[in-house]
Amino acid sequence: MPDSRLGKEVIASPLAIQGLTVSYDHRPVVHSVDFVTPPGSMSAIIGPNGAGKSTLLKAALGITRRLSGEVRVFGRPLDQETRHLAFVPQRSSVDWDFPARVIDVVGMGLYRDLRWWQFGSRQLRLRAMESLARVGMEGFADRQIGQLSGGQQQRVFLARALVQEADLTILDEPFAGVDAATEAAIIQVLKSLRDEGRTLLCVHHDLATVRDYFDHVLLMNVRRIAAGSVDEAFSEENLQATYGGRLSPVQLARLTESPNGRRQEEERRW
Ligand SMILES: Nc1ncnc2c1ncn2[C@@H]1O[C@H](COP(=O)(O)OP(=O)(O)OP(=O)(O)O)[C@@H](O)[C@H]1O
Repeated sequence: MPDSRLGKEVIASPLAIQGLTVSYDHRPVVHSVDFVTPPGSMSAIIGPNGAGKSTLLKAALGITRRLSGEVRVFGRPLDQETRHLAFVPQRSSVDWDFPARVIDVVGMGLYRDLRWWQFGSRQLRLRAMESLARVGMEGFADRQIGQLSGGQQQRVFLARALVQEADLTILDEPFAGVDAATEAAIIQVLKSLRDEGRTLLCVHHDLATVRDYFDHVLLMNVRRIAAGSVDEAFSEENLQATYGGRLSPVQLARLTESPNGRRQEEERRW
């Protein structure tokens, strides 16, 4: 049962992070960060290199130890709610030389829900194949994972998350090192999950696509700078504060102008 003392926003939220602090070698790399993802939203965590984005995710998922703070998944402590949660790690953090076939990696997404006698069953293979088809990788099912390109590896990891049918999927830089076609394919799958009412949270680096891809955003640099809807929080002022004044006025204006403003400007030039 969710704790009745919690606020309504925290209970309803797929992921509610409160006062999260993580230290490495006595140095806080994430300091007292609050963030609440609205249900059915697609949120980005943005900030410069070393801002603590991956650490925040790993601490929220219990992979890295937190010094203080609270994490609730659908209003419950993390260890009680992992069935609703899927995680796609950074591709570079995975040992791709590990001898495993694509179909096995995708099937691993289901192991938590299965009894031992169901491992290797036809039904499991069917579900894994459906997820692979959704990311255009059904032709690679029996390939060793070490023999895939970077973009193909990323799609396989997304298929592994899809097979779990999680209500909350957390992805650490899903577009890192993939080509434009793969990025378009991945974003299409993520948006279709959001349209089904599921919640997605991504660490994201490309500021130019934040407005197109996401509806909510957390801007952080060790501390939380701002969070909220992209329209409100993704502002020149907040970006300047997050990136320490390293973005030029032209970059800032381009990034933060609304699509309507851009259209009007293009029409004016014509
Ligand atoms: N295991 C670790 N031990 C010590 N320091 C670490 C460890 N992992 C990360 N750090 C440090 O913590 C800080 C935050 O790292 P983190 O990877 O969370 O940042 P990030 O915002 O995800 O960066 P990037 O955009 O470069 O991926 C960095 O200064 C990093 O050097």
